Amino acid sequence: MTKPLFNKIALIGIGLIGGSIALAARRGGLANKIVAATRSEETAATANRLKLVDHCGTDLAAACQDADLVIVCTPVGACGEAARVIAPSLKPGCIVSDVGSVKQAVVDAMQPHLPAGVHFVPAHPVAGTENSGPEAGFAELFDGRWTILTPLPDSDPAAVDKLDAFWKGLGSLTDRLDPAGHDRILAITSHLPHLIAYTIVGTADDLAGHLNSEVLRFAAGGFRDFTRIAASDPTMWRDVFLNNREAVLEVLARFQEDLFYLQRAIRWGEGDKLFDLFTRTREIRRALIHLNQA
Ligand SMILES: NC(=O)C1=CN([C@@H]2O[C@H](COP(=O)(O)OP(=O)(O)OC[C@H]3O[C@@H](n4cnc5c(N)ncnc54)[C@H](O)[C@@H]3O)[C@@H](O)[C@H]2O)C=CC1
Ligand SMILES: O=C(O)C(=O)Cc1ccc(O)cc1
Repeated sequence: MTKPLFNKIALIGIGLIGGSIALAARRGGLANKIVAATRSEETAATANRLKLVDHCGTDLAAACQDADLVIVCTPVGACGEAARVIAPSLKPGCIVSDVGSVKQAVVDAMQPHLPAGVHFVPAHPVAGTENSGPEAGFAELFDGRWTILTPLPDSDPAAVDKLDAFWKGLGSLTDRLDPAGHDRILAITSHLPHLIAYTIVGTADDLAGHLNSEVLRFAAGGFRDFTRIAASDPTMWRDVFLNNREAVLEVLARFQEDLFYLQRAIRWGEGDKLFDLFTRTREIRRALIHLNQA
């Protein structure tokens, strides 16, 4: 038996991501002890009933005592306050990380609270589902999916490598980006698609009122796929948009221009413009699948 990477891991917040980390860490034998703490008694009781961790309570600071790795798994908007509350009980040398879908705002919110001697290494597993809460977690979530580490210029290289090894142990592929670069990329590949899904489903629902629900009754493939994304957690996604404002507004402006281009092509019957774009996007999808199979 190889020695686990960490003696004690503490997860702050135990929903889809925290629960999946707990289950995957146990599967990989990555820790001797895994505890969690969360805001509500109800969530803690569910996590305990499901035996996601050795113990889940509601005292965030107590959970972090003697922990070698602490991962904040709350919505992005709660990360700063969580860091403030746990700071006094962090052991010197401990690694503190998070899983937020936005990085720069989380760094700005957490870092000022963390004591010297603690190694802060933010990260983002680019894997998830539309489900949330402790019942949604599963051990295979990260298998073969990317986790992006966004170390800071002064992050301790050994701590970064150790967190990298941890995510590989959870089943992930890993890479590194700077936090602002991460936020620009995710704005287009993840945040904008969610915004579009929320919009389309809202618009269709408004129209359904006028059309006696025929719109939703005959919901075809494309629309159904959007409803899955649009079922994602409202608190989490509110926080994503409020905390990646600039990057999202920038890609949204660009997207609106491109939408107007298509609107114009449809109005004027410019089929070649539509055909050329659709041919290009089909190639992108095929290349992506090829890349993922390689
Ligand atoms: N859902 C997804 O597909 C993905 C989510 N993420 C990121 O992971 C983080 C967690 O997301 P999920 O696990 O999906 O959310 P979730 O809603 O399933 O779980 C969040 C957990 O945080 C707890 N919590 C909320 N506010 C808190 C507070 N103030 N103090 C302590 N605990 C608090 C909740 O009780 C719950 O246990 C978010 O930052 C999100 O951006 C990252 C990758 C994928
Ligand atoms: O469910 C889906 O399709 C997702 O896109 C999941 C997801 C949501 C947020 C992230 O930061 C990463 C992945």
